Amino acid sequence: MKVNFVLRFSEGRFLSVSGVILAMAGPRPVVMSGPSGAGKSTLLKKLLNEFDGVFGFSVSHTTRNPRPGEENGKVFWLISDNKAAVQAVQAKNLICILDIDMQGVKNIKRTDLNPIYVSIQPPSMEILEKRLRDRKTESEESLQKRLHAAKVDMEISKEPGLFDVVIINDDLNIAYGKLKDALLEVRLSSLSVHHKRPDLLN
Ligand SMILES: Nc1ncnc2c1ncn2[C@@H]1O[C@H](COP(=O)(O)OP(=O)(O)OP(=O)(O)O)[C@@H](O)[C@H]1O
Repeated sequence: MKVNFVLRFSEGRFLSVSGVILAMAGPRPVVMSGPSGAGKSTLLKKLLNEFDGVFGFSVSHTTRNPRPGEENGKVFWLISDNKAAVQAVQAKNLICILDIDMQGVKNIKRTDLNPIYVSIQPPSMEILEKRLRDRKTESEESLQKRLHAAKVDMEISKEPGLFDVVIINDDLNIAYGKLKDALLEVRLSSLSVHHKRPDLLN
């Protein structure tokens, strides 16, 4: 599987990366993965809504076909700026969120990108199936394929150490709260690592 994404540095430079992933200074990127229908897009949309104007964000779906209104391989960014702490250190803090499948996770594990790995999981196969059916984006055939892939994905996800954070997306708001906690931790750790200003971390 091909991994395509664009790194945007705080000074506004862009670097397009395909296949080979380079080490990056700044906040650790966040990898979000989980079976189709687990709720990755829903959670990311909430993030964008809540942080409109503060966070831009984004995703790269590398294996599925684009749904209407989406571009294939589109990469969004979680861009955090305008926050007091960040302004205070006169830096834009930028977190890249990569929404990728299990194969992508395995590929990234072989690089030195050093992201935080977040797994979004459905509460059960039954609920996953219901959500995918209700979404009405799949034919019966692609639905069956996704459910099969989801089973495999959910098994692999149990591998110890594969993910740093596992979020069960049962109640959406609770899952969203957990995602924000994980992202906040990334921001705080990058501030402390890069700026050594513990007074800004409260
Ligand atoms: N916590 C939740 N409770 C109920 N329904 C949910 C919840 N989270 C997501 N959904 C619904 O489940 C469906 C699948 O969610 P979503 O499209 O976000 O999954 P996804 O992981 O992005 O899937 P894909 O990888 O196929 O893009 C959507 O219709 C969404 O509205």
